[in-house]
Amino acid sequence: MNPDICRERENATFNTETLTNMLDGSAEKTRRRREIESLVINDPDFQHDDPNFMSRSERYDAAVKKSSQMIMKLRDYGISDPEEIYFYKRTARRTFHEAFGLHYTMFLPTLYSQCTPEQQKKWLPLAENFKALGTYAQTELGHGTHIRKLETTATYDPSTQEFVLNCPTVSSIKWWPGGLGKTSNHAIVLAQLYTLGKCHGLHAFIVPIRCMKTHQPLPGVTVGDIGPKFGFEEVDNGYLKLENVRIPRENMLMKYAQVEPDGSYLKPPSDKLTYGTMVFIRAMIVGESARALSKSCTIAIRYSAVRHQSELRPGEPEPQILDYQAQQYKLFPLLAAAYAFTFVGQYMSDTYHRITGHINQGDFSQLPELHALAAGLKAFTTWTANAGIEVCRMACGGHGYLCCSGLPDIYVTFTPTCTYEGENTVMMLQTARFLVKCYRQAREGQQLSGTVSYLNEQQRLQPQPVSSRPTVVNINDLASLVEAYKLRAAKLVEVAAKSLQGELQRSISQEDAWNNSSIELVRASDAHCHYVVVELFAAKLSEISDTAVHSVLNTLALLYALHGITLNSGDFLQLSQITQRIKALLVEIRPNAVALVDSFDYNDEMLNSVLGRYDGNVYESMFEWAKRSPLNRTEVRSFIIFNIIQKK
Ligand SMILES: CCCCCCCC/C=C\CCCCCCCC(=O)SCCNC(=O)CCNC(=O)[C@H](O)C(C)(C)COP(=O)(O)OP(=O)(O)OC[C@H]1O[C@@H](n2cnc3c(N)ncnc32)[C@H](O)[C@@H]1OP(=O)(O)O
Ligand SMILES: Cc1cc2nc3c(=O)[nH]c(=O)nc-3n(C[C@H](O)[C@H](O)[C@H](O)COP(=O)(O)OP(=O)(O)OC[C@H]3O[C@@H](n4cnc5c(N)ncnc54)[C@H](O)[C@@H]3O)c2cc1C
Repeated sequence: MNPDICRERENATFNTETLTNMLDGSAEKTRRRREIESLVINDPDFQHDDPNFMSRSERYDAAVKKSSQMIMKLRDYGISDPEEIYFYKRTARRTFHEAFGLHYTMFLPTLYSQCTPEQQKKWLPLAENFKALGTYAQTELGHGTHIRKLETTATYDPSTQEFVLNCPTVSSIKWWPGGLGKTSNHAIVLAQLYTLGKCHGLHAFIVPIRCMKTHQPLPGVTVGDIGPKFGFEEVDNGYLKLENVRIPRENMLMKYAQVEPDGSYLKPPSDKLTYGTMVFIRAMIVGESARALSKSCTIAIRYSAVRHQSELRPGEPEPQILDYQAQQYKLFPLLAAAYAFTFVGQYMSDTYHRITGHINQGDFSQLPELHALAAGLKAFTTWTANAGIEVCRMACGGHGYLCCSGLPDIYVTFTPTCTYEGENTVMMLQTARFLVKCYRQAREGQQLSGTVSYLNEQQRLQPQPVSSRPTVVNINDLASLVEAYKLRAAKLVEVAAKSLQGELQRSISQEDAWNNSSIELVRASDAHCHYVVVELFAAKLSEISDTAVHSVLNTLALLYALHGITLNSGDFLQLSQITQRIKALLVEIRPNAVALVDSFDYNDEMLNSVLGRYDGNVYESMFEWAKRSPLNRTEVRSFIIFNIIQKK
């Protein structure tokens, strides 16, 4: 054992085991988690080669093998509790994703939440036994964010009681779904429902895409892998083109909306229930942010304790790099954020389960708040963690750039969380939509509850606007800092609402007013989420009885809150004039933006990007490029999949 790191542990002021137990929930939960982890760590079947030394195809094959081994072993061990399955899998996966990831995270959860009892009876045994291996096929080449504009259609044919699915254009080809390219034999396809000549918007359908015996694509189905990516190399994110694919009426997920045999349509209680699986994963991603950041901090801080570099005082031995104030300033606020996000992740998971419990009882009243919280906190925590992983990598100097540091893999695996399950800016704007609505309700005298209850105060304090209230902070008192964050959030929600109002007074449309206020709106959401995180961190402290642990977490909570203030000090001053000027400059630059990048004069070969092509033919060239992927040379990539399906 390195003596430096031993000394660090000896000098700690609190018992690490006590804090670990607190993070796990109890000493017993820690024991059980460790027991499950050791099942993987001591299993020779999981001692695979380093994926960094494998080709993409080998990585995919190894991931499929690992996924199928996990299924068998979990069965053998009799592990069925979802949390325990998760502990087992995250230990086996390490930093990477698993080949059947979408089956677990989106296909199964969608079946659980959107099937009727009869549909569950048919599909759950197939899916739970991996006879039906599934994915969630929503995004298309042309649209990921604006899902109302998805182009894939499902047209009901009453004469045969079937839906006919079609991807009528290049831009309507499903693009991105994990496990779609080679692994899945079923997909939950999100498509525009047409019945009796009328479009009823997006609905979910179970579509068989490959033969359950041969794994060959079914008639009318063109399916394949989209090619190498920034990371996620073990996952076969795929494309799917459907041409006159017929599925039985019963394959539409009908828990909420229904199509009768004669084609008549029954509306769901809320048309946003189709989006439920996305809300679930967004809520879960908050905890993933905490894990990616805490892993990165562990690597960077342990390494900083054993790495010696430069001279602090002439003639003395080189210090541990952790002794440099600059190094501490990089890493410790991230460490504080990793703790904060751990607590927020637990809160988000609890809140999701509590509110979906109410939804299952037919009470949809808290759905908007759940959506706003999940969307905002997903964006807030993934942005911070994403940037933080890079800070950790750079804090390790040159060695951080090696794959063996683990940090590049963490980064490339984590960074798409800022994009998938809802692009972060778009998610922040969804939260802003809720906040502005709440602000208006508070102004009308309605009493708000939950995380937005601070907006009630703005009503009580009228006529003095929130923005004119001074921010007086006792920087040593967490409660006072929570108040400062609350006030900042209230201020920025007010600024955003006033910007919208101002734009509307210039008699432009709601939509243009919204677009012209988006900078303020995103800031308002960011401030709201930041307040929620600080508030939850402070609330967690009140539950801790061990004084040494309380003390160290209190220090982290203060650092988190104060560091956040220094990063956003502008919000505590008045910078509105500068913001106005920046906006005017954006408008000025807009007409010249393309010409300005053309002026750099990169030819296509040098740029080497389908997205940055001179001719702008993005979709076609992406499709052409994907077809060249080695994984697409054969329809059935490996017999491993085939065997798994056969064995069930
Ligand atoms: C079992 C174990 C589990 C373990 C878990 C471990 C963790 C896992 C971690 C990692 C592995 C996962 C790997 C995943 C891989 C990635 C998968 C994918 O990426 S799948 C595709 C995702 N695609 C998107 O997210 C599209 C984003 N776009 C949208 O959601 C919509 O288009 C949106 C929200 C941007 C706009 O939707 P509009 O156009 O229908 O809605 P508007 O007109 O803006 O609003 C109408 C009303 O609907 C509400 N609304 C919108 N979305 C809602 C929602 N989801 N729920 C409730 N209300 C919603 C709004 O708040 C608004 O409400 P008002 O009118 O103001 O009252
Ligand atoms: C690794 C990975 C795995 C994925 N897995 C799946 C999967 O399993 N199933 C699936 O269906 N999809 C999947 N996706 C797709 C993913 O969900 C989408 O990429 C994501 O929803 C973002 O949509 P987009 O790509 O259309 O981005 P775009 O919306 O085109 O975003 C581009 C830019 O436009 C901006 N923008 C867009 N709309 C607005 C707006 N209204 N206001 C302001 N700015 C805006 C964004 O902020 C962003 O800066 C995956 C993606 C990745 C990267």
